[in-house]
Amino acid sequence: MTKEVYVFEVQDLSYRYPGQVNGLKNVNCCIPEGKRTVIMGQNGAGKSTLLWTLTGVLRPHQGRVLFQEKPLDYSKPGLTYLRSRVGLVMQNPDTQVFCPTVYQDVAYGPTNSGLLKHEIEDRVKWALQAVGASHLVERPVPFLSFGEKQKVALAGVLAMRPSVILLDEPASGLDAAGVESLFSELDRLHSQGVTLVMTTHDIDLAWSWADYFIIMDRGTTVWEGDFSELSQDPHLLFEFGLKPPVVTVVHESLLKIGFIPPSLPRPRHIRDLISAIATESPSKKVREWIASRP
Ligand SMILES: Nc1ncnc2c1ncn2[C@@H]1O[C@H](COP(=O)(O)OP(=O)(O)OP(=O)(O)O)[C@@H](O)[C@H]1O
Repeated sequence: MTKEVYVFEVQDLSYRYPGQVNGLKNVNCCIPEGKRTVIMGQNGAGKSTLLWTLTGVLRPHQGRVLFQEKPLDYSKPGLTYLRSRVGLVMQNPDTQVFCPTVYQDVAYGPTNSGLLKHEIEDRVKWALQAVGASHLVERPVPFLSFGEKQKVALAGVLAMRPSVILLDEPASGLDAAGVESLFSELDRLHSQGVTLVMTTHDIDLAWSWADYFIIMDRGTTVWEGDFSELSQDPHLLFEFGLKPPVVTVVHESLLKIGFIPPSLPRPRHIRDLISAIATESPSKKVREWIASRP
């Protein structure tokens, strides 16, 4: 068995906002390299605060963060190095996209890294294409829609070619087509070895996408493990105020009434469940009915 490699290790980390509000309290967790990790939890659980401590934006009052096995270096060169490797796409693009035009905004990071003009142009072109936003290149930032700003924020992060991308609720302001194109781009990055970390409230989305799960509750981590572990007992999500994904609820109901055999693994998507019913249901009538549907 190969040993898991972690890009980040968070050790007994606590952070207090001004006014003694606990953002994080005794957090311990690991982010596996090359995987798709989701951080889940109710409002105010500390998900965004955790991402900010991973990128060194917030400095913990207690504990530490290891990046590639070394404690974070909060000096200017240390943070510059970290941010050339780790990109953060914030929940609200208005706090991230601030240059007058889209081109200037996406070029901001590469320009500050001292790249040559033609390299910057190539990066901007590539990054905007990757998020399906090439047509926005000359547009003034203040007139972009929320979803367009989100795409530009992601392009700005991609233009730095980071090996780790942290995304804070990336699907929250996007329409269905936007979500689909975002996730096909994330899957492409994942297949190239980029480590992806996303916060979300959307358990259905998380279930269909993630390899690794971190659950937070009231400022601390309460569970972490990979998909195979969580899929053995999705009901444990109730313990943390979350609900199991719809696909597992439907799957369990169909098992109970004998629509599908118990040997089938837990599906990640409704489409997996439907194709399992179409081929594996003990009832010929059910199989024929599914097969007759468009
Ligand atoms: N700038 C701030 N000043 C004071 N308290 C803050 C600040 N930002 C966050 N907090 C508090 O820290 C705690 C964790 O907040 P955080 O935004 O990390 O949670 P979250 O899990 O990302 O929530 P959500 O799902 O609603 O985005 C909350 O109690 C929040 O009120």
